[in-house]
Amino acid sequence: MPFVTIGGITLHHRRIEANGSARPIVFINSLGTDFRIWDQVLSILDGEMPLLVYDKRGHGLSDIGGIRSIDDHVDDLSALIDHFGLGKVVLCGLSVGGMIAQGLYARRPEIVEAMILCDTAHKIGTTESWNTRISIVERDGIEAIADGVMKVWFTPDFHVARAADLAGCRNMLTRQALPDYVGTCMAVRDADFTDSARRIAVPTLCIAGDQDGSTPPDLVRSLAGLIPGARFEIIRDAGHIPCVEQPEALTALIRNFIASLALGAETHG
Ligand SMILES: O=C(O)CC1=CCC(=O)O1
Repeated sequence: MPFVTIGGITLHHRRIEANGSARPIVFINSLGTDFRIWDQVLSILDGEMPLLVYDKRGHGLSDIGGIRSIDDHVDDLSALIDHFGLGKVVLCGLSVGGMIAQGLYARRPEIVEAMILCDTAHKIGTTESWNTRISIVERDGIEAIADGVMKVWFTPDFHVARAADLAGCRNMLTRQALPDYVGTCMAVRDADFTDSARRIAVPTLCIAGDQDGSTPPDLVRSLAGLIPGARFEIIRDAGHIPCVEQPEALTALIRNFIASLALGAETHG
């Protein structure tokens, strides 16, 4: 079964093996999603490099409880990477997943080969905006914000052309566990990676959907501006979750970035 219990916390995951020496890519979800958002990306990359996806705590089929900070999520991710003996990895984090990636890098830079920071930032939202969201979901449940969140996650075209996928993703959001949904909102509210972003010293690719209503392109561009040497790319016709809305375009960027790492290693010895 695709479950591991580490330090008393059971995490749901999926691993895809590959031949060769490519570094594993570890994918980290956004708030309110489980790892199925990466399904199409995984099926395109299947066999090219080792891949690991997991449900962060309080999401999907992983255990619920105890999340209050990005560090709590970093603890789980760090333990999972060690559990599987992955050594050095490429982190690919979406939204809060990108903050978890930045947090892991700040704590354990030696296990991070490179980072793909997708629709994320050094700081997302304001204390006020997160406190408002927390009050609403604590009072009325996640359902109360679901339509608004869908407008941020996906473009108007997606709402029309992919109504079934929209409905499924909405179900995914509303079925996450309230305590850790709230805990992860608190984690994002309290996180500020502005200083640590300036100290990132691994190749980093920052990506934004052109219609992302949560971490718009200018915000992601400003994250890229903080990270020495970081590249910045925009995906057209995408909201906050390009791995669902534009998986081919996202995967092409990931693949090119990974190829450039191999080239860099050859060039620089
Ligand atoms: O769900 C949202 O509103 C968008 C988002 C912010 C942080 C995250 O992970 O997703």
